[in-house]
Amino acid sequence: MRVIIEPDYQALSQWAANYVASKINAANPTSEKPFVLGCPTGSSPLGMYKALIELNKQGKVSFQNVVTFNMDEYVGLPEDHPESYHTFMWKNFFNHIDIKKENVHILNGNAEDLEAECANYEKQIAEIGGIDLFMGGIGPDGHIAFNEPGSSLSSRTRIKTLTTDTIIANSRFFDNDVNKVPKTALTVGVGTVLSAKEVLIICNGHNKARALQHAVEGGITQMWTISALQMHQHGIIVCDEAATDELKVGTYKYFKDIEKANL
Ligand SMILES: N[C@@H]1[C@@H](O)[C@H](O)[C@@H](COP(=O)(O)O)O[C@@H]1O
Repeated sequence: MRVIIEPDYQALSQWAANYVASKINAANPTSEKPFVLGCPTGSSPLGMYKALIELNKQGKVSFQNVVTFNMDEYVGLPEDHPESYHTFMWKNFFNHIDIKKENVHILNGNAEDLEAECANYEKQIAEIGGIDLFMGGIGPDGHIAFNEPGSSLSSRTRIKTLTTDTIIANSRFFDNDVNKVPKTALTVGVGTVLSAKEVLIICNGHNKARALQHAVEGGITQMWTISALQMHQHGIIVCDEAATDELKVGTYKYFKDIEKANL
């Protein structure tokens, strides 16, 4: 696992955007052989999305041959609800880049048969040849996508009941009213994320420090589902200084040294 420590949110967002753009460009995607990108929602990736939009505007990266699969979506929230992940993605990213609408995949939390929706999502990912780069954030409790503590580390796309912690954390988007937050979501599994060729996780701010400590220094456990990234051959966490507050000094220095050597 690489842990990239950047001074602040702006710097880590730019680092992540540059990395994603360089991967897309290196793959030289075509419509027959597109680049497949896994996308998260949340506040963590917002800076990266902004920087990617800028790179797209400058002609430094194109999304014309990029196919996306989003991580998750609430169940039962209308697609055009201001807090649906459909709305989030179009508003903060897709509307501002040259991606083709038909190349965007987001789970349908209003599907009549939710289980079939999840199975079909996995099928579509497999049919296109898997995800090249899965980007993600982390919840304060270490969850990835909506794989709450206690989720199977080999889970695939499915319906998930949200924990009280997550419902409270996300109530800030629903007038601070926990009753307005959907109680279930569709989410890719930990196994789905780990099947990607590469995984890039964004982790910023002091309130993610405990999650980062478990991700990097803790044992692999279903109670901190991000810790499963330790099993991936090409896992990267890009974080800011504030998120490293719970890491051991030795761990912090070691990852800094590795990246210095990579320069
Ligand atoms: N399902 C999303 C996760 O994918 C995201 O990583 C997490 C953290 O969000 P934020 O980046 O706003 O802290 O929130 C939600 O629970």
